[in-house]
Amino acid sequence: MPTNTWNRFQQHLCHCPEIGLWLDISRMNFDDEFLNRMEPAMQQAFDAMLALEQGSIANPDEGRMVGHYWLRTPTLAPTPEIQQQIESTVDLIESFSADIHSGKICAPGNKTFTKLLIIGIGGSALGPQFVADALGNSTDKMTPYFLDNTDPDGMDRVFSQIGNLSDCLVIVISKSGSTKETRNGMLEAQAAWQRAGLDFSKQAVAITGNGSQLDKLAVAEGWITRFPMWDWVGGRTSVTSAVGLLPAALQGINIRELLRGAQTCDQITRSRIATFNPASLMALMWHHATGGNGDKDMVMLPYKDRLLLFSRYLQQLIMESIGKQLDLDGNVVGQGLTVYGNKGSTDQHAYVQQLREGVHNFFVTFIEVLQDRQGSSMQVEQGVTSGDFLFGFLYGTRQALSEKGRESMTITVERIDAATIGALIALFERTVGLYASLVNINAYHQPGVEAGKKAAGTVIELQKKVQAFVQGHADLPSPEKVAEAIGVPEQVEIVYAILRRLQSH
Ligand SMILES: O=P(O)(O)OC[C@H]1O[C@H](O)[C@H](O)[C@@H](O)[C@@H]1O
Repeated sequence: MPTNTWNRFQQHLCHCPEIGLWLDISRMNFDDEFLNRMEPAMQQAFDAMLALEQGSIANPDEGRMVGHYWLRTPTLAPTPEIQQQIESTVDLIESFSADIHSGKICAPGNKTFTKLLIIGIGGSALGPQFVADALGNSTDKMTPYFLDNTDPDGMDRVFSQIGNLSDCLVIVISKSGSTKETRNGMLEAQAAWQRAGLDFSKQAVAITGNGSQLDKLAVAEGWITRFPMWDWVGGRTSVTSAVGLLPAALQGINIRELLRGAQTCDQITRSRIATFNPASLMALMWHHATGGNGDKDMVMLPYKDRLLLFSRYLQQLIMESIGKQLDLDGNVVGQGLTVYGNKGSTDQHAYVQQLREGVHNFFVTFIEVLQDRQGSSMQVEQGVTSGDFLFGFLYGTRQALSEKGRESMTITVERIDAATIGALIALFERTVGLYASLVNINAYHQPGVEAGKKAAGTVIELQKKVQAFVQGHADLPSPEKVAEAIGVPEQVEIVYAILRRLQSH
């Protein structure tokens, strides 16, 4: 670590007053020439980003444009139709939310909807969950609940938390409209509504691609309405589309402010001067810290409870985007950037011991929020508040880590509000895009996810065969015999697992 940290801090502090954000990279130990060395690659990354924003096929494998930046600046969209679709959808979200809040669109028995059940997974849940938790308050217009898994007990728990379903609006979110976990959550919800003597379709809304299975179902069953999910918006970058905006608007969050924060951050991060652009600086730091091949993990440490879910959201945004076997030229590269973390100071009492003294395989991104709370604080010690301690723990940990040669960046924001959350989302989206260019990969497809889905389908098919076979047998044959009998001797291990599960029911 250079001894003159103040000079280095001043030299490398990037301040963006338009979004109330500072990025300090001084405690990343890159050498004086690093930024110059990377400049040609960075300029190429800016070129690729410009082409993407102009509507190039930036996701070549899937032959798709990548349009999440248009969602915040519709005038950038490559066609007037797309611009119009984006603008009219935001208008529709606002008018629909107003009608729900005023009771114009109401629940059975003229009840006003006060609860919101969001059913989705991956990019169709993580963004809405993050925004809901970061910006939610006890005064919200509607209380959000989420089904984001096919875990039966998990769903029962959510249904019991919701209690009376009659004033609960349901939003089923799936870009493809065919994701099994989401389908199962919807079927379980429909069954719960039926048990309660309620008509699910009168309380349900879909956000999905035009003509998807979910879209067709919503039309056939006469759901309240549908909102679009476009082919050119990826799931993990969909939080500023209807996917994130509809739940947020219904909850009572100011979505125009969220979009404004994202848009302003987009403007700033379009700068081709890397040192003025926090997204390019972060991408460069990811490259420096990991050798451009994921050698180190990124630990996210926001010192703010409201940002607890940010690392979960970023796990998908970053790891599904960067974690790729092949680069754009088809070379096997095995790229990735592992992300984990929860919040400080809580994590200091969990794994920070290892960060300081154990295996040195990470760098940290701290997030500091200047505003402690709405209103004033009591003193927990003479002249000192709880927020002062939160600040002290952040800077203390940062110092303790850098004394041991552990690198960190610090993002400081003025406060947590809708515009700041929009800006943070946009900042990391842009960083991912620029970094993907630096390491020459397609950030916008996810070929690896399909393998797990296909394998799960095979297991379900096998279970059906095992069930059919054992029904005809009073005494349960051995797994080997069952596997043999149904013609899959090589699958005996999974047959054993299926039998064990069936016996436990
Ligand atoms: O929105 P859906 O089509 O239901 O997809 C939900 C999720 O499914 C898969 O896991 C993809 O890898 C994710 O990127 C996506 O967000």
